[in-house]
Amino acid sequence: MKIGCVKEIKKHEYRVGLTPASVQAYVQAGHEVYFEKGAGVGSGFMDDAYQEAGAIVVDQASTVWETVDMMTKVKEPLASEYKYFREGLILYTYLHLAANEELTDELTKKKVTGFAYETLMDAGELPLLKPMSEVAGRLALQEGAKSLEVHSGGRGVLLSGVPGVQKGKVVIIGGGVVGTHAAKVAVGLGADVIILDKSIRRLAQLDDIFGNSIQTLYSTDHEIEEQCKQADLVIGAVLIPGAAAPKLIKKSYLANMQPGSVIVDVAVDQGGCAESTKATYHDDPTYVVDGVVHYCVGNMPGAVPRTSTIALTNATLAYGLKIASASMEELIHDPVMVSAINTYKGHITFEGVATAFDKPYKDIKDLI
Ligand SMILES: NC(=O)C1=CN([C@@H]2O[C@H](COP(=O)(O)OP(=O)(O)OC[C@H]3O[C@@H](n4cnc5c(N)ncnc54)[C@H](O)[C@@H]3O)[C@@H](O)[C@H]2O)C=CC1
Ligand SMILES: CC(=O)C(=O)O
Repeated sequence: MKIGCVKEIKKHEYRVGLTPASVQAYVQAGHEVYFEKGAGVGSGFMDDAYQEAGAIVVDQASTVWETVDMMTKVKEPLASEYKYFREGLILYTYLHLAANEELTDELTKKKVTGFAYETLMDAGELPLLKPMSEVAGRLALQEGAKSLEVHSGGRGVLLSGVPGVQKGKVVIIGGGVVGTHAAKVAVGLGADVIILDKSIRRLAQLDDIFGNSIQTLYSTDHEIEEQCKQADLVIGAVLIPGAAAPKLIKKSYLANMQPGSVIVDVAVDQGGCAESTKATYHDDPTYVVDGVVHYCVGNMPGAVPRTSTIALTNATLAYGLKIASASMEELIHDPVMVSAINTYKGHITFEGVATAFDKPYKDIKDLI
């Protein structure tokens, strides 16, 4: 199969879908890899390393798009890339369709087979979301702490406190991968940390992991509102896989939050878990609503592309090789691979996406 990889064109996105090591693995498995010149530079991987690994390095993204059977990326294609969509093209990337009706329509209209990293479920985990959630969770603390500084519009609180002065209070809504990694850094900094989750099982696991260094709370509207009132930093880290994020932080809560407190809504890629969330970019990541600073960057790991590209491609390679080497009929009989297929033959084949837009859902097994 012809596999492609192009430079990411989302603002300030420096990750890349393939490293030289992953190119080598595809080539060894008998595939041809077409790689856009310079696409790896932002992550510290030069063209000659891709060439040595066996890639065919070409000047234009359009050549890659037009040549390949399967495109491996990091972020969702942008509008200027829709012209390359065609029937049967396999797209293997983050898609976050439940937050993007336009892209969903383009993929179905052009009959693209859309494999979404973020919905691939294996042994009860989301292995292609996990590495970037680990990065984003840790970054959420870093960015939140920065946003709390007074010149960023924050209330001027140092999360660790100093002797004789109260520590900052970090409230994490959603105790999955992002929440856990945010908590690790917050605890390390010495902040007061509260994690809310609606899964009692998960709360018990967090209690086992962190012991007395955090407080776990069951997530209800009432508890979220109360905790937001006292927080210096709120981190939105909830997920219902493949579906639009629930709006847990109501706009009405903001007026009762401390002026200059900060919300880092990591769940922005699924539409965000605050009603006041709108997506931002690394070059201008924050805005203020009712005195509360909002940080809502949809590609946070893009800020640390070297770490992120390696972590992401470590996870995507094995499943990518499977997609490239198996027939669609074989993939459709593999429940792990089916969990990633969001669009196929002009239909939405992931229920959470269909529900988000009140559009018809088709069980992929009916499309064989
Ligand atoms: N902005 C960015 O750059 C990035 C965003 N993300 C996003 O971060 C979000 C979280 O991802 P993960 O931690 O990997 O997901 P996860 O599935 O590991 O954790 C989500 C947690 O949210 C909990 N949850 C669901 N509904 C809840 C509610 N009503 N109240 C409290 N908790 C609730 C679940 O029980 C689960 O523990 C996702 O939307 C993901 O796409 C991930 C990486 C990068
Ligand atoms: C998860 C995701 O969308 C990202 O890493 O950018």
